[in-house]
Amino acid sequence: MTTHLSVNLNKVALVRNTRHLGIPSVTRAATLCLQAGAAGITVHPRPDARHIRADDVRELGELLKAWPDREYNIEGNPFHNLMDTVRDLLDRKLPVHQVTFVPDSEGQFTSDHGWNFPQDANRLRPLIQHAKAWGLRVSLFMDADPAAMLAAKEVGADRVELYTEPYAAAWGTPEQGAQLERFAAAARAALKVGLGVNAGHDLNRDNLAAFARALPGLQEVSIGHALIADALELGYDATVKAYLDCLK
Ligand SMILES: CC(=O)[C@@H](O)[C@H](O)COP(=O)(O)O
Ligand SMILES: NCC(=O)COP(=O)(O)O
Repeated sequence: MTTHLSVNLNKVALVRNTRHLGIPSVTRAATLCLQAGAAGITVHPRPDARHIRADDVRELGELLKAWPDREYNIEGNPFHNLMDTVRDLLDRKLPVHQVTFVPDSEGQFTSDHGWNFPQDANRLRPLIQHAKAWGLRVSLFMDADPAAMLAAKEVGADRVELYTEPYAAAWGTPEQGAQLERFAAAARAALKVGLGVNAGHDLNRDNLAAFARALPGLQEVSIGHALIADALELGYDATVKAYLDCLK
């Protein structure tokens, strides 16, 4: 099966926000990534708007109207700004396909853990139902713990996004094989209970191919930081194509 590549554009916005000139353009970056074959665009607008801003979310929604075969994935904490952000897009009849709920605190440096069950179950359930009633696929950002997958399914999620930083950090160390097996076991557990499997965080051109080969049923990877860093050196077209080659 093909694993879809969704390009996270947070870091393009981060550079853009250091001047008032509108460059580099987030929508231009999205266009180049889609033209190069990316299956979708991901953004993770944070409450402090340090990178992706409300205008970016809307402008990318406008852009994706012209790409009906590609997906828009919006990540964030549903107890902060995520639900309002998504509601605004839907009110404007702009496309959103997937929301990924991430348990970050406000102002968090970057995402570094998944949801906790059973602690988070009761407060998550109504928000998951809400997003599904809007017609959206709901993915939960989760640590690679096979035992937690059933709880993610029972709370109503469609997919999990496995938090891959521990795998990325182990890349090239003696722990690499054990981490890969841990993620494969989590993916198997997710598939067994009927969840789809996404993954992301610190995936890059070195660690992606082995990950995609080892994980059964991996539907989507969302990649931002390393891909945008590569694009600074190689350009968007060559970079997106290099990541797609890792997924072949
Ligand atoms: C959930 C996840 O892993 C990504 O969305 C990542 O957190 C990107 O966020 P930053 O670009 O703000 O680090
Ligand atoms: N969900 C992960 C994501 O969108 C990008 O994470 P990263 O590649 O910026 O670490």
